Amino acid sequence: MHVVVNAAMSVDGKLSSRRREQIAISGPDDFDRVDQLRADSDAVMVGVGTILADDPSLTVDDADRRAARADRGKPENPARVVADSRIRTPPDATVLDGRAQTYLLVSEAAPPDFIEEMEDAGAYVIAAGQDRVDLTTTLAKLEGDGIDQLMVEGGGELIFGLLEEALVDELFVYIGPKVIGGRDAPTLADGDGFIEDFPEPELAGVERLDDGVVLHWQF
Ligand SMILES: NC(=O)C1=CN([C@@H]2O[C@H](COP(=O)(O)OP(=O)(O)OC[C@H]3O[C@@H](n4cnc5c(N)ncnc54)[C@H](OP(=O)(O)O)[C@@H]3O)[C@@H](O)[C@H]2O)C=CC1
Ligand SMILES: Nc1nc(O)c(N)c(N[C@@H]2O[C@H](COP(=O)(O)O)[C@@H](O)[C@H]2O)n1
Repeated sequence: MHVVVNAAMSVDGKLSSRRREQIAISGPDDFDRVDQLRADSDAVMVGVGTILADDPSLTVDDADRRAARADRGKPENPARVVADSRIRTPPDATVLDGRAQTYLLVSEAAPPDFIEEMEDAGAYVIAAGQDRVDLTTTLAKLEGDGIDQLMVEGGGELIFGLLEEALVDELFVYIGPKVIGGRDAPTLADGDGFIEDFPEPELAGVERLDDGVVLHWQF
């Protein structure tokens, strides 16, 4: 499996404010680049924190891109994947609207009646990990289900979890013209943070876009 992380951060490295509400950091050209990345992926993944904060659709906006996927024999939209150890995803979340296959990655601690509720809502549930989703095992199971190209859109907790398990191949970061600030505002990589063996990706590209810049890193 090839894992590509994409996120938009402020000048000071924040994904959102301390209120954890969705903030448009990208401009129109960057959102269009992200739409193409989604269209090129078999699945788009977020953590449950992003589901609760943003209620995203994670689908492809551009009709021509959806049609091109269909021409290639793929579903119009990539699958959606949510890392959600104990199932905090609400049953009426947009990712369960049936516009794409949705996988819920859960831990063994997920309540069975919640699993049933999610399956009734159309989700495909994969469980691994005692208290928290075991990302290495669940991503391997996704690969077994035909997900070769996985795009991850955040947030910072999930991105750190993937970096910690050395599961990230590429990272695109759009840095947009906003200063958000705040010690409790989410950053690109949160979690516990590294204290040694820091990942050291190589810079593979720099592109000026809208009023910001896209950095492309390879691990
Ligand atoms: N600017 C941008 O590009 C983006 C911004 N955002 C913003 O980020 C914020 C949300 O980010 P954040 O709160 O970090 O949420 P995340 O989307 O990263 O979700 C984090 C949650 O995922 C669950 N999870 C399950 N397994 C793991 C694992 N192995 N490692 C890490 N997490 C795991 C955890 O909940 P549990 O323990 O219950 O499973 C964890 O709390 C919002 O404000 C949103 O608007 C989000 C995406 C992109
Ligand atoms: N690329 C990008 N730029 C920003 O400025 C953002 N705030 C985000 N957020 C991500 O996009 C998701 C919204 O998806 P839908 O449009 O609802 O499909 C959101 O959940 C974040 O992952 N991304």
